[in-house]
Amino acid sequence: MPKTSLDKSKIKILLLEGVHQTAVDNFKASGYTNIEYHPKSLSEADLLTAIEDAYFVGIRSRTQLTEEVFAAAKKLVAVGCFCIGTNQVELYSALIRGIPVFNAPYSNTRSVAELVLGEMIMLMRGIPHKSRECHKGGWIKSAEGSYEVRGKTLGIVGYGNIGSQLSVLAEALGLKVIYYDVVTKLAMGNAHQVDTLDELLAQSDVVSLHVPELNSTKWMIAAEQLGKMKAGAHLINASRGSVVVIEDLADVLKSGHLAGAAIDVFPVEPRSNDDEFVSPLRDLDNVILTPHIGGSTLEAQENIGKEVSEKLIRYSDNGTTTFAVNFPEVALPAHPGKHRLLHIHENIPGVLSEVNRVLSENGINVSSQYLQTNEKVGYVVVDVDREYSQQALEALKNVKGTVRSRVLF
Ligand SMILES: NC(=O)C1=CN([C@@H]2O[C@H](COP(=O)(O)OP(=O)(O)OC[C@H]3O[C@@H](n4cnc5c(N)ncnc54)[C@H](O)[C@@H]3O)[C@@H](O)[C@H]2O)C=CC1
Ligand SMILES: O=C(O)CCC(=O)C(=O)O
Repeated sequence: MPKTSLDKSKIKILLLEGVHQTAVDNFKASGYTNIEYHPKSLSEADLLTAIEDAYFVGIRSRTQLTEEVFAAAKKLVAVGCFCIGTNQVELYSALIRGIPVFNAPYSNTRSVAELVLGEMIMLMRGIPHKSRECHKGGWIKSAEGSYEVRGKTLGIVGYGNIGSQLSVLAEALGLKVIYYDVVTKLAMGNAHQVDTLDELLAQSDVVSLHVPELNSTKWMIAAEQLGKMKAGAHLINASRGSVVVIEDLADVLKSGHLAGAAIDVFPVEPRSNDDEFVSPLRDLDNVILTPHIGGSTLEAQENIGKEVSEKLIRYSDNGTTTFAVNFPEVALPAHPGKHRLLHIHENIPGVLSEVNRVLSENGINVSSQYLQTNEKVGYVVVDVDREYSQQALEALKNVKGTVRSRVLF
């Protein structure tokens, strides 16, 4: 089992929001036994305390890792987002402290696509309203306002991993698919990319949103865009709550311009299952409301647990940063018979030559070296003979621009 500079049993792993047991099992199997597990998110104050002595933290979408949290997390080595979105993490605050952030970009995509597909059918048949009436003892046996999805147009905004899977599934049901994306994307099947969001809004019977939370996607669907949708169309949002102005959506649903909506994500979401969900969409009959569970299937959570814990363990044991979302990516081989120095530094001119000068002046023989940089940070990895590693580590810590460094035995 690979050794880190610190005894693995002392490396605290903080896991929040009930990440799947597969993550716990993986850490334990790799020798990381100091695991603090919380089935829910923590309050801000509790988070600040719990993260103080944590080396790794695993979160889902609720926990906000802000500048203040990073400032308190003096020992933090890496972050694992057990989900796709990383908008809940101040990625820059992590980067400048030399903390890579990992996520699971694929594992729950199918779950989201399946949910959206089901919702689309439910909305086109007016099921939310009919079901509610049945629960109250009513009986609306009527075809009025009910349609097959076959032959209708689905407009997908954001044709990435989720949007493109949804496209394939929807075509199998006989829908015509169009999509809008800021990047030119290869169409799946017979789908067709349109040039503007307005074009998509004007043509679609159902619009489904699958963009990440970015400055450019914030409130991108407001009264103006909703007004451009076809009368009687439906809106589905399982992306992020910041993409849709929820009050504007409530207005167009009340006015009858849109026939229905299915919303999984909200501008403000309850911190825990015990808190009240407040939304202007509550009590609207033609709306399916779900508590941010697009990716919450047992299959997805199990896979995410494995995927993200493996990325964290690999970084801890071997230094590999492949697929980090904010950090220079370095894929490293095993280092049998050598000790490995990891040096994270500000990306300023001359650091690499200074690293090599220091190693050379200390008589340290380098057997291999790897480097990647991004606009802010450089990550250099040096494999050296065992007897020199502590001496080399001390020397490297003094190099100007050093953010942090560690050694793997
Ligand atoms: N409801 C839930 O439980 C879940 C929600 N999500 C959300 O779904 C989002 C999308 O996931 P993926 O498809 O995996 O992401 P992705 O990164 O594969 O795809 C996003 C697509 O959006 C496009 N895009 C970016 N800005 C755009 C803009 N202004 N207009 C149009 N297109 C734009 C990108 O070019 C890309 O093709 C995630 O970022 C996450 O926030 C993801 C998983 C579960
Ligand atoms: O399951 C979660 O906690 C969040 C899912 C999500 O929104 C994501 O993967 O980005």
